[in-house]
Amino acid sequence: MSDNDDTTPAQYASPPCFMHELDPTFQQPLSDWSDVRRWRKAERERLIAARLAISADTRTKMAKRIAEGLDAAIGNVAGKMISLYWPFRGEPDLRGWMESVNERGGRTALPIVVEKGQPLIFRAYRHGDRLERGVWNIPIPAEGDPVVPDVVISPIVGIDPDRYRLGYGGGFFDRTLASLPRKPLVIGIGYEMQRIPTIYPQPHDIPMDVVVTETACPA
Ligand SMILES: Nc1nc2c(c(=O)[nH]1)N(C=O)[C@@H](CNc1ccc(C(=O)N[C@@H](CCC(=O)O)C(=O)O)cc1)CN2
Ligand SMILES: Nc1ncnc2c1ncn2[C@@H]1O[C@H](COP(=O)(O)OP(=O)(O)OP(=O)(O)O)[C@@H](O)[C@H]1O
Repeated sequence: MSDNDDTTPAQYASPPCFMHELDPTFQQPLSDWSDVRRWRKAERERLIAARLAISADTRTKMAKRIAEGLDAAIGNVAGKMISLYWPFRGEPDLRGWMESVNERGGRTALPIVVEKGQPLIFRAYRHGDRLERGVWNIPIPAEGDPVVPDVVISPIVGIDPDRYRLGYGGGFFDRTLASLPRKPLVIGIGYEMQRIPTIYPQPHDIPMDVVVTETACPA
């Protein structure tokens, strides 16, 4: 049987798909937003479950290191309006540090979901102020005019080497950062285990300026 006998299938040295011969780091990029969205949903679930599997004691120790990293990244907090968050789903609990900012002459705020698909607003909050339940039952300051933060501290679900953040999927921080009247210093907060090779950044994703985890040097 000859190679040019067109009644039989052609013989190849390799199968027609060479993908398996390529370096495993060269993967087909997820180019379709619906694929990226599906991938992000699964990755969020994996990362949140992994975070919740860390003991509360270990999380507390890591939050202390993160608070030190925040001081290093921000410097003097006096006169600054710093937005934080009310921790849930295993996020680092920085409420002690939040109070220390107020004791050092800074001010703090919490984010409020006004409506799905809209930017967050921020209201000043410190320990003792009245809270009420907001969307998803997250506590929010009960009163006060919106404030504009100088520093936005954003809890991450995942983070990639270009400091693109994976959040809970509402797009709230991206919309908020895109809409603020002046650009704040944006700090992503999380644990080292939340670092991932890529989040497949999309045009709407806005990278963090700094990432602070429990390791010593902010990067
Ligand atoms: N502690 C904390 N507070 C925060 C945030 C945060 O990341 N951490 N946010 C930062 O943005 C805002 C709340 N963002 C959230 C976004 C989505 C879901 C959520 O549960 N989403 C649904 C599915 C989302 C959808 O597809 O519509 C879910 O997971 O079941 C919760 C909070 C404001 N407050
Ligand atoms: N500036 C924006 N304008 C309009 N839509 C936006 C904007 N930013 C994000 N979105 C939309 O929000 C949705 C969720 O985005 P994404 O997956 O990036 O959320 P996330 O960053 O994980 O969530 P979150 O910030 O709430 O924690 C997407 O459909 C995205 O198109």
